[in-house]
Amino acid sequence: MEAKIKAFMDEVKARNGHEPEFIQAVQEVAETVIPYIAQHEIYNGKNILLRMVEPERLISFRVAWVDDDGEIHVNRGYRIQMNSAIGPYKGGLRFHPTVNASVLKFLAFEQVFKNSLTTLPMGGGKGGSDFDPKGKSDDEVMRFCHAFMTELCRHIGPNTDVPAGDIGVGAREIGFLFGAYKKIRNEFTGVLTGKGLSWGGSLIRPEATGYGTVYFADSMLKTRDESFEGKNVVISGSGNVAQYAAEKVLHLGGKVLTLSDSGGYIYDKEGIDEEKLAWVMDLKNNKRGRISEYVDQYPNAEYHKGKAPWEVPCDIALPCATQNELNGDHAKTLLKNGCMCVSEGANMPSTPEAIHAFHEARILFAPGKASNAGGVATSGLEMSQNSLRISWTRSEVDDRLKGIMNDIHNSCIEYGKEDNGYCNYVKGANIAGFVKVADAMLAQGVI
Ligand SMILES: NC(=O)C1=CN([C@@H]2O[C@H](COP(=O)(O)OP(=O)(O)OC[C@H]3O[C@@H](n4cnc5c(N)ncnc54)[C@H](OP(=O)(O)O)[C@@H]3O)[C@@H](O)[C@H]2O)C=CC1
Ligand SMILES: O=C(O)CCC(=O)C(=O)O
Repeated sequence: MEAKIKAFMDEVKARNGHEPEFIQAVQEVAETVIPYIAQHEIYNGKNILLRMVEPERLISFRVAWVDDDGEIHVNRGYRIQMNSAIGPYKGGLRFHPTVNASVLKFLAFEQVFKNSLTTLPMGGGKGGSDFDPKGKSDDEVMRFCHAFMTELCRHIGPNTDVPAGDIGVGAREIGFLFGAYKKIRNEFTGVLTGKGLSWGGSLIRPEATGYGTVYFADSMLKTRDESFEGKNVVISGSGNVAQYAAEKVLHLGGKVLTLSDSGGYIYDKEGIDEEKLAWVMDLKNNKRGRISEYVDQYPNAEYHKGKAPWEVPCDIALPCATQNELNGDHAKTLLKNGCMCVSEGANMPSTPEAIHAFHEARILFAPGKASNAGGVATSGLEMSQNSLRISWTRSEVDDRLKGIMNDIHNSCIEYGKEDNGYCNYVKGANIAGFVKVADAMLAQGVI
């Protein structure tokens, strides 16, 4: 089996060798899915995984825009349309200086499996730009978004490809992008998700990724007769996913000890309660400030510059910032301090060494493609509401989200439970996600 996996990866590396994040994401899937393919005659000899690692379409384009001083800037825009076997391409847009084809291909590839797991009919895609919204005025962000959509609008549509937010793309950016699409195409359609409530958005979409990550962790904890009640929880990031993960932890009786951004982390041993979290939301979403400012407001807390929060002893860790933010050494520290559960809110935040350490220690570990799928699932619910031209209530959407996260958990158990009773959620998510897409590809023939 190892030789088969190696031969497959050699072929992938020959084509994509200069794309480390993409290779990392494919390797993880290959290790779990290739043995499954070998045991299942219908998938054998069809090169399905080889077809799945090649984007159906990779669009790259110039985005020229003018700053407040009249200076012209040029950024690169992308949309990776990875796989449409089970529905229109669906996945977020990331605006961050580190964006390149490798990062977006890893995200688009993972999105295919994640969207398949949601039980909804969505293919996988991802896009974005190396544009950095940090430090830009609202007008500059608007001009950039309008310029970006001027090209992107040719490639997307409510039945073709439906983007949403990701790092650096929140409610403000989705508004500007939607405005440009509507103006250029002269149509009001559900072409983006994460929209404002008064113009086609869904209740619970802002909360969904963070809430879903905690719902998934709660399902895992239940398998060991555990819960969030009274648990110490360490969270990284302080953006959309981290904020609502923290909120749901508080609803379930846990204590949130940390939040972070790319500058460092804050540790509040008294706990970040609802009032403090509301202050962080205002700091991050309105004032667009830095998490270090927390200690000015709450002087009993500590700020650890340039560090990640995994050194703080905890029961549960929720990485909610970015890829590869939790490495093998961090994992060892978490385990040494008694951490029993890691649920990924971010995409691929744990390195392969960290995942290996979690599996060796047999703790509960959920990969992002399963545990953070609540965001895109609720985007799918936004698409359904747009098609029906109705809006569901908060509790209707939240109940559906809970149901979907529970279904994903069950799928992971079905495909990931090992003979010794341990559930390998990575294996479960990869195989369950693969089967649905592979069956659709088989039915549609070689195209
Ligand atoms: N939004 C969604 O619905 C979904 C998001 N995700 C994933 O969740 C993660 C967070 O996304 P989201 O909350 O939406 O994004 P936001 O832009 O709202 O927040 C990102 C957070 O991560 C921090 N961060 C970014 N890069 C780094 C870095 N290199 N090192 C340390 N911290 C960093 C940011 O800090 P700073 O401000 O300093 O950059 C910020 O606190 C991403 O991996 C995303 O792909 C997954 C599923 C859905
Ligand atoms: O809601 C969406 O369509 C995108 C969510 C996303 O980008 C993700 O799941 O990583």
